[in-house]
Amino acid sequence: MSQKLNQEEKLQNFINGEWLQPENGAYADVTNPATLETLVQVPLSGKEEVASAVEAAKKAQKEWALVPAPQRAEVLYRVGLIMKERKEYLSRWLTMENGKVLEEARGEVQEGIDMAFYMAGEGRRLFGQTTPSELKDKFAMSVRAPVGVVGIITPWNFPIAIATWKSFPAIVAGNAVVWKPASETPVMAFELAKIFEEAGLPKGVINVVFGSGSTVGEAMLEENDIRVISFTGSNEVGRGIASKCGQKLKKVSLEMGGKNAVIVMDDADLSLAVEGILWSAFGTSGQRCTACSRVLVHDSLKDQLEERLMYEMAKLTIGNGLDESIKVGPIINQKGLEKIKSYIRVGNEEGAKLLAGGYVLENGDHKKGHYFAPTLFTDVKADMRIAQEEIFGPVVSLIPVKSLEEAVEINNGVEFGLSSSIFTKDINKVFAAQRDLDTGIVYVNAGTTGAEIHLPFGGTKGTGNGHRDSGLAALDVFTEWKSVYVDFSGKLQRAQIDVE
Ligand SMILES: NC(=O)C1=CN([C@@H]2O[C@H](COP(=O)(O)OP(=O)(O)OC[C@H]3O[C@@H](n4cnc5c(N)ncnc54)[C@H](OP(=O)(O)O)[C@@H]3O)[C@@H](O)[C@H]2O)C=CC1
Ligand SMILES: O=C(O)CCCC(=O)O
Repeated sequence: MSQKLNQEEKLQNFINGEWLQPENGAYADVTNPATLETLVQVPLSGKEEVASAVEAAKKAQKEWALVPAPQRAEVLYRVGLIMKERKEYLSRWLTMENGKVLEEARGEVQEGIDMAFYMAGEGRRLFGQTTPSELKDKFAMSVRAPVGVVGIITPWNFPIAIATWKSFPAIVAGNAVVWKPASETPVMAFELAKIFEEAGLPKGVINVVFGSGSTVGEAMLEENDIRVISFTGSNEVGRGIASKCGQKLKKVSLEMGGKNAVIVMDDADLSLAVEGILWSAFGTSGQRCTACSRVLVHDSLKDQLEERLMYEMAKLTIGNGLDESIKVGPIINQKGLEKIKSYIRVGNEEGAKLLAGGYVLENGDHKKGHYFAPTLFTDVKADMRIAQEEIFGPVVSLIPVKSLEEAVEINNGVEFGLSSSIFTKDINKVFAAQRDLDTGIVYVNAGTTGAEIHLPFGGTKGTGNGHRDSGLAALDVFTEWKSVYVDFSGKLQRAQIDVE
């Protein structure tokens, strides 16, 4: 496969199977966070493009829903094959537009490939239920029906994986999609739209409209024909979307923030725990909603764990993720960097002890990108802001605990409930923890990140609103249950009349 990256000067919207410039002719630069170079330009579309995309989707969906599900699935299967063939190309572009290191970018693209094959399999199932009727000569069943046109709004931190978690189940279930990708990372959306086109998805089944959240995103919420909005992003934006969708009685699926904890019990394999913490705290420079942001360590291991973490953190190489030797890439933009810096000030003011990092890397090779040193606070109290609020950067806080019960209480004592983890060799503690940790995802002897596509992804409390991406649960977002009764008695039977 050619390693040559075909940089496009200007990306185009993909509406009704056509590649279109924005009507207003407006574009914004897309910047590589590792170098601050301009990569491409992205359209700043307006409401008109959203209206055209919805119109196209509405028309296409009627036909698409009539295509037998196994045939819809075949298109997704071809999408998976093309993604696989293009994995290296996509991964390099992902690193360039998002900053995550190549190894992680490859993992993210692989997740999209896995999702394509997984959901292609669902096209041969999409099971409903049959249920014995109360009445004689009557058949009762429920089937999954597509909802129609769905809107998906995705974030910059997983620009291809999260898009596949949402669009693939929507498409296999017979919906048509209007997708607004994050403005920071449009290249993955552009490339995925090209792949859909090459895989033979009929025109209008997926439509990609580039533009700002406040224009394109808001316009999608206003469109009556979009019946579902599936959103991943910040808590603030998600809450606004929920209330607008509530007004219009649109179904909305929200995946938002996290304040995830790794619990290290006194019997833990410490080397494994250190590895798990490093990966989940500093992978993607901590810009994962599942990132490990708190470590709840048993008193007896606290000193050792601090020492081991500092030793390993000092070895982390920071820089442009296209270089295979780099382990930690840049922060997405200046705003992200400022947010992280503000939390370092907060931590210091709150009296936490800064053991490592805590600064922006401004010298030498790093001077052009947005880089922040992996940071470790210790002696953190559970109620400090650095232990309560999402930082979205490479900052981790150590909180000493005396027991599993205390660790569970601290884990659960935050606004969010996405992911948690426990390192222990005690099977009783494993089962107690998985029951008591109030998060949508629980890891045992692994860090807090690394979700796979065959299980539901999402969280409790402030992380979301009860819906899930990925796994079979994703189909619940994009389908309605339709109950069908077939009466073959030849007479009018009424269930609500006492018929013995
Ligand atoms: N729980 C989960 O599954 C995950 C949660 N996240 C969370 O996402 C956040 C980081 O992502 P980030 O992209 O900054 O989040 P944002 O909420 O700012 O943006 C997410 C998406 O929403 C769009 N958007 C912004 N404003 C509006 C609006 N008013 N109406 C409709 N759409 C809008 C954005 O567009 P634009 O880019 O144009 O602003 C982007 O496409 C973190 O807080 C993180 O925790 C991230 C990944 C996974
Ligand atoms: O954290 C995220 O933003 C999505 C990735 C999920 C994972 O790594 O488990």
